[in-house]
Amino acid sequence: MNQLPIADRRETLRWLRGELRARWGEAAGAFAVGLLAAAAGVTPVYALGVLVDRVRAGAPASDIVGITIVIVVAAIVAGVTTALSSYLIARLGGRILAALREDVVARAVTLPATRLERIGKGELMSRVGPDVAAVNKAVTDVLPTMTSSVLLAALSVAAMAGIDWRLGLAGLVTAPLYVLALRWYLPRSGPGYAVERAAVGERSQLLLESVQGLRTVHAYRLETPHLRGIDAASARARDVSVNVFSLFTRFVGRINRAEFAGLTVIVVTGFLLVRDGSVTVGGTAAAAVLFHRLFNPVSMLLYTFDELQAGGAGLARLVGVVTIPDERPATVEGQSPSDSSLELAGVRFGYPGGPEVLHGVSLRIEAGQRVALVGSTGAGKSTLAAVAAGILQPAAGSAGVGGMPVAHMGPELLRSQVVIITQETHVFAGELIEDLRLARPGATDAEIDAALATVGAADWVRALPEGVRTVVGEGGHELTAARAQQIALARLVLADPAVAILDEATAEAGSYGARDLEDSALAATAGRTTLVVAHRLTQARSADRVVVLEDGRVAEEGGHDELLLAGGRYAQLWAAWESRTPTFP
Ligand SMILES: Nc1ncnc2c1ncn2[C@@H]1O[C@H](COP(=O)(O)OP(=O)(O)OP(=O)(O)O)[C@@H](O)[C@H]1O
Repeated sequence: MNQLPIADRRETLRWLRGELRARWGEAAGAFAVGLLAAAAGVTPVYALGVLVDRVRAGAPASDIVGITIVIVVAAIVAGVTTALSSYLIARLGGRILAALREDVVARAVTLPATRLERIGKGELMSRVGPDVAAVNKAVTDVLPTMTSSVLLAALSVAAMAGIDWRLGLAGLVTAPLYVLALRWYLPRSGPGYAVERAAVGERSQLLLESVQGLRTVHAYRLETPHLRGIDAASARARDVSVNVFSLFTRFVGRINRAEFAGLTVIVVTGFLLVRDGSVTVGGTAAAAVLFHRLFNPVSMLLYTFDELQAGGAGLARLVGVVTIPDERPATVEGQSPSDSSLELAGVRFGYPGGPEVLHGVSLRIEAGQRVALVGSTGAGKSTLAAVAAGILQPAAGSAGVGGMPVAHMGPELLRSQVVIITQETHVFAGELIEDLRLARPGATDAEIDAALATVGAADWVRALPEGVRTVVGEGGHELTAARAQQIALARLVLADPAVAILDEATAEAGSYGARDLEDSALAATAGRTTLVVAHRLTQARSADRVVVLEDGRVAEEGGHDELLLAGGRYAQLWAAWESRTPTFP
């Protein structure tokens, strides 16, 4: 499956119900205020009907003043509560969406590495980008209007039925006409908008290409064909836009017809009811005004329906991610690593759809030992490191710490046992100290300072504008690759795992920086069982043991000197390395 899943309607609704239940107080509050707003909105019209009857009956002026006061107060209450209910609904929706977005990211980063890779960054980014934007628009713009329109419509029809049940029924006559109009419009508008977007996109693309390739256009005298192309694309975009707009006006026409039919039915029903004496003139007038007042909110509701649909589709895509079952193992009860030795036994692994990369690799590192993994490019070193760290699950064989397979460790235990540092050390945007605390959330300032000192970063960190409080990463103080590596090593010290795996942790920097980093890496891993993927063979020389991996198999194993003497693959790699780097070490 190369895509993240999309939840179906039932799943999405179930999720939404769960969220609303979890925030039921807030949801009930927003609903109650909305209901009050709708009631306050209906009251003036109802009062107007009473006013008509009183005036017709020649009531004294004092009567009229009383009703006028009711109308004014109700209008003010309606204004205030409508604004408040919109705010409350948008806030509730915004909070749910924010939590959902966090859940999506949290769930996505815990997906198995191979699956994430297959899915691709673009797919994930589209979920947290455009999908969230679509839901956000629906939540902040559409949902408050929609809720107040629906409540107002419901209460208006109830009020009409309260005047006389036949008037209520007459008010409902339009409902199927609205539904028909929507069912006509929606299947046409979606594809229509898509074609419009594509045509506009094509026009922009052509314009951009012509501007970017201006020199080429001039050089080959391509002005006329290019202008013709832009003309044609513009004409297409214009025609499509006109089509889409005329579709919309036809939709509006259908809505107007529904309104006309509804109002006619109400007035005729009212006339008949007044004639037979069951309803007063004021009652009929109130029913007609109540209905007429719904034109605007109901039209808004219908016009924004496709945005609501887009929001719903976005929501289904987000819920699809959070409801992916968490397949990470839970810690097997009663098991715990007996020591900090690392053992890989008969590990076989191939990336999905590709050939086998590791063909049964076995390797044991005693507690506290340091082993360097060397080999040519593509031998499988990084893959083996990722298997050892529990990031990749082997097809056969196992990786374990202190006799306990990493596959039996839950995320918490695994994090306390094995930490891997790869070349892609990301510095998260924010204060440096927060970046470090990712490794140990409760770390004190003193512990942070000690970790920085261990990796030799204390001096340059102190010299930053705000020390450890300096904002680093994107938009902040940019750290060099070597410094980012040192921060990663300081995080390793804070995480304090039994086993450290360094994959090319020092390969980034130039020779002299690399030597400093090697010292940092040695200090950070002192006392830990360590597996180093050594691209710089000086790292191999300082290790207790060297393992040479070739084509996914262990080719040689032993101490640096011993392997040099043996004159095998390692001796070749070492000779090549020395001839390449005459100035270092
Ligand atoms: N994410 C991936 N998806 C598919 N194939 C991969 C992936 N990563 C590595 N490979 C393939 O697996 C094989 C082993 O790669 P690996 O990166 O483990 O080797 P390496 O010894 O670490 O190489 P290098 O020294 O260049 O980092 C290579 O053939 C590589 O093309």
